[in-house]
Amino acid sequence: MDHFLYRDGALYAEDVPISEIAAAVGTPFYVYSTATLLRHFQLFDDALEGTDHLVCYAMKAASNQAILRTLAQAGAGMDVVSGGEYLRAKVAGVPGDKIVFSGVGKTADEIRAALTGGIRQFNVESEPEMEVINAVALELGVVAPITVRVNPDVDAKTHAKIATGKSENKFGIPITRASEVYAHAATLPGLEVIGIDVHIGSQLTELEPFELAYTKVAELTEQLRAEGHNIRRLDLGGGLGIPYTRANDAPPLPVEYGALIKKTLGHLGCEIEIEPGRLIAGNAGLMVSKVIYVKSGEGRDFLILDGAMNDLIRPAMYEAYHDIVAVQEPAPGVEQQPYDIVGPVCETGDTFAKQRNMPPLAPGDLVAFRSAGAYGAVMASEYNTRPLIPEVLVHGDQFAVIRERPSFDEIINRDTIPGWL
Ligand SMILES: Cc1ncc(COP(=O)(O)O)c(C=O)c1O
Ligand SMILES: N[C@@H](CCCC[NH3+])C(=O)O
Repeated sequence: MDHFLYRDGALYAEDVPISEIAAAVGTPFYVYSTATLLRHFQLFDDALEGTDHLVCYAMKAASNQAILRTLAQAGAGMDVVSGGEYLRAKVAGVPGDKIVFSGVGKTADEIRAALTGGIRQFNVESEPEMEVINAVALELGVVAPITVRVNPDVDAKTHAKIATGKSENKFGIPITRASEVYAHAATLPGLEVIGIDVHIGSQLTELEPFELAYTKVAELTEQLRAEGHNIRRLDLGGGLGIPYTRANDAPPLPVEYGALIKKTLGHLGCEIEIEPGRLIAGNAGLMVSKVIYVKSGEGRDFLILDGAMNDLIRPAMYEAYHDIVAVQEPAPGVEQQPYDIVGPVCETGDTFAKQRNMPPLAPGDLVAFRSAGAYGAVMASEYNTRPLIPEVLVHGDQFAVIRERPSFDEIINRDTIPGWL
């Protein structure tokens, strides 16, 4: 459930008409609902009720300061994957002891910044990384809490570009080598090994791959404990999928996912962390765009929008499907017609949808891309010198611009011209 509904023939974000935001900030833009963000965070928190747990929002999904602050104030921890994300989390008011640091390429500088500013744990992805964390911790005179991310060799049954838990993927250490790697970690005085981490991929629409992975983690926990390691925390990653189309079978709900976690791991008495990103932010955001032209092509009509692949890259990058709806609700019984929906960027890949049935639309009409809150604004670029589009946060009947559209001056003047020119 989200908070983008039609009311009196027009699409609203909570209690604010989308057309009012468009008039204030211009198009295209992203708009997020505070109520949906909080509801989705709460679903996960409730799903793990009765366990010692922390929901660490994977902020790579949508990392605007206002979104982070909204979730942090509700008690969320954060999963970060770069020094930049770590700083963002801190600035948004997340205490270091609620920040977990994932990623295969943490640099010594990033590790130093996190150890200095405070960190809940590093999710270590390789032995060379383990050595660097140890060295930096010793240099600073501290002990770094770590888990080791294991790769359980499980098929997440998702898009190949976002599956992470197969042995051929770059993530984690093979679970078959865990015993050896934990023994190595235990010899490093700058590290305190506190648990195990696993994350098998994103947009999972079935529970089975989670069950396979978590069952392996349960077995590993017992094995490592028998080998003398004090395993007391399990970070189970993110990855629970969202319904991108209302017509599809709905993916499992957080409550079902929580029940699976309790079933597979509850007996171990470990502290549980999860790192959901998409399910918290995805359906909490829309990208709103305006029709510039309707162009008749060879046997098809193109709807040319002012939003493009640089603003929302998922369709071009993963052939991802997003529902696209007219902001003005179509009159009942109005006949739909197929359009190819495209942006102005000079690439054929700048196509959001082909032969998508829509109500008849005309230049100036607004359309909204649903499920655009996660991996939308954060993956945008300025390709074709198109300024990053604004982000707006709605809260009840209020809305605020949480990122301004930069001016062309700002963008162009970031470049500098060498003295020889
Ligand atoms: C380590 C890690 N944790 C959490 C996530 C969040 O995943 P999702 O947005 O699918 O919940 C990702 C992205 O796949 C990830 O790589
Ligand atoms: N960017 C991807 C998800 C990546 C998940 C990264 N851990 C998407 O839009 O589906």
